[in-house]
Amino acid sequence: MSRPITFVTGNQKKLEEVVAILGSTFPRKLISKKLDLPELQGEIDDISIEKCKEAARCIKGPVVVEDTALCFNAYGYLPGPYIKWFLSEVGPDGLSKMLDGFTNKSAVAVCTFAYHPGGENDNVILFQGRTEGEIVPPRGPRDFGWDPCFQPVGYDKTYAELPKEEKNKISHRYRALSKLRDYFISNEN
Ligand SMILES: O=P(O)(O)OP(=O)(O)OP(=O)(O)OC[C@H]1O[C@@H](n2cnc3c(O)ncnc32)[C@H](O)[C@@H]1O
Ligand SMILES: [Mg+2]
Repeated sequence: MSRPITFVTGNQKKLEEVVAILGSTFPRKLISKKLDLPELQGEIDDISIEKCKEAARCIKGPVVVEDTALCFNAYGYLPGPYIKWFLSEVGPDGLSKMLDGFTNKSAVAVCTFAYHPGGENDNVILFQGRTEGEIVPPRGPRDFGWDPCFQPVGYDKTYAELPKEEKNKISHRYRALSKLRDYFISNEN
């Protein structure tokens, strides 16, 4: 029997979505550990790889971490992986105001899961999901990050206004998790 995989995150809302999306369809036992890992600056993939190696060092076993970026096309893909700090300083209202004066309000939400099997010589494997959308003045509940100001393409509701089950069928996180699940179904059973 393979060892359980620890999902290391400091974000309860992420964890709730991961549990809701994977349900009982994930072939390995997944447990979670609340830990706010340090995050390197740089490209999305490198941030996820380093965050995952750090998690594997802390847990001393198989781990999964996730990093979420919100990229504004008018800003050459920034704030990207730095969205957490922008959000905590200016909130969803400020994020939408950042695009006042720009006609291009398009953005992409990028979710990157990183898996480390836990062995000393193991490499990190990445699984990425993207959802295109538009940054709008905030609408809907404010209980998860930038959800109120992200409206996915083809919808007239923001992530925050959509029922959870709807968001979880089209989200950046859902798309990344589908790849992660497929990997485990075909490689580890
Ligand atoms: O411990 P970790 O897993 O790193 O959790 P975190 O909260 O630090 O998360 P990130 O480093 O990935 O930073 C992403 C930021 O975007 C927010 N966020 C992540 N996923 C989101 C989603 O689906 N909808 C809205 N906001 C989201 C999250 O609250 C952070 O402020
Ligand atoms: Mg983080």
